[in-house]
Amino acid sequence: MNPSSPEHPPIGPVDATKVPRYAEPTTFARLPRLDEVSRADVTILGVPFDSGVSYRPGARFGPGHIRAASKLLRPYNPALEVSPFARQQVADFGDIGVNPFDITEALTTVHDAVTDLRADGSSVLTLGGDHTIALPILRSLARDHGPIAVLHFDAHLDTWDTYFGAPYTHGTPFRRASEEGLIDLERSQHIGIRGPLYSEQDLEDDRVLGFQVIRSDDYEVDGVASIVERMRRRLDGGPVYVSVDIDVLDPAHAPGTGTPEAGGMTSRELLNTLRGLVGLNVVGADIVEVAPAYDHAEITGIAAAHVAYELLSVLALNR
Ligand SMILES: N=C(N)NCCCC(=O)O
Ligand SMILES: [Zn+2]
Ligand SMILES: [Zn+2]
Repeated sequence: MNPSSPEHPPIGPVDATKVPRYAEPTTFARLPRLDEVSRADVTILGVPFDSGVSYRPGARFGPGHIRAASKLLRPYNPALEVSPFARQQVADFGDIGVNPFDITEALTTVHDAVTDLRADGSSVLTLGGDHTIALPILRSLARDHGPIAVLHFDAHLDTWDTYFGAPYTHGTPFRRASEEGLIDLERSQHIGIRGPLYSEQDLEDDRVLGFQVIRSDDYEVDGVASIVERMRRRLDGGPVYVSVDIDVLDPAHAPGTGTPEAGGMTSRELLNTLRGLVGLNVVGADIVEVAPAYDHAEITGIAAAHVAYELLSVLALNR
């Protein structure tokens, strides 16, 4: 059965006018589990891993928190004029079990899971987990696509070298990815960068590793439309991976995260920037660094759920 054929339309979310939203079981946006459909166009994958963090722990509980905060999402997205769950089959795989005591093994587990899920052509939207997990996902994608443009939303560069001599951490995934030849050095970009660095050299290193920087402050000066234009110019011409560290948002919009930095974007700016990806060749995405222990009133979980919803809408329109 092809779930997206006219005879078999995609299975959508549980109808909130018939079953209360707060009734279990919990999947992202109340969508079916992957084992309830024959195939998914987009698979949601939870990676409960936070052994790469340098400050507050807790992002291992991110996937469950984002799913719990996604129950109020509705089927139609008026901003993009699309029904993301009707134009494509989206299903939730659940979480994979990753070794919290062996980071190298954890990276292999994530790589293999993403590779398996993508084997039938499904796109994978990963819910983290800390930012370390972007590296094995990029390894998997680059095997099929070659060096790929990385669009990275974050307060932090995440192109640092090591922490305590450790190469695989949440502050280093994009340096490793660049060194391994996984990213397109002419088409990658950070958006939302701000806050203190270790030294001025961090920015120079980052440029050599292949990234262009759009700062959080640029939103104040240039506005969303002009940033979307710069983003599209940089990313055009090939596959794009979108990595959203929720700490790109101001702590007022996302308190539930491990390394918060003042002076960040609003959730409205982030959602509107993501909508600017329509028409670009987005081949995968993650949302990382949601740490529910520091969240209040599901603020961060809701923001992350809406980020996922906009990304799914973009994928639906690009289909
Ligand atoms: N990827 C995130 N969220 N943070 C990286 C911060 C690394 C540091 O402690 O300097
Ligand atoms: Zn960050
Ligand atoms: Zn990050």
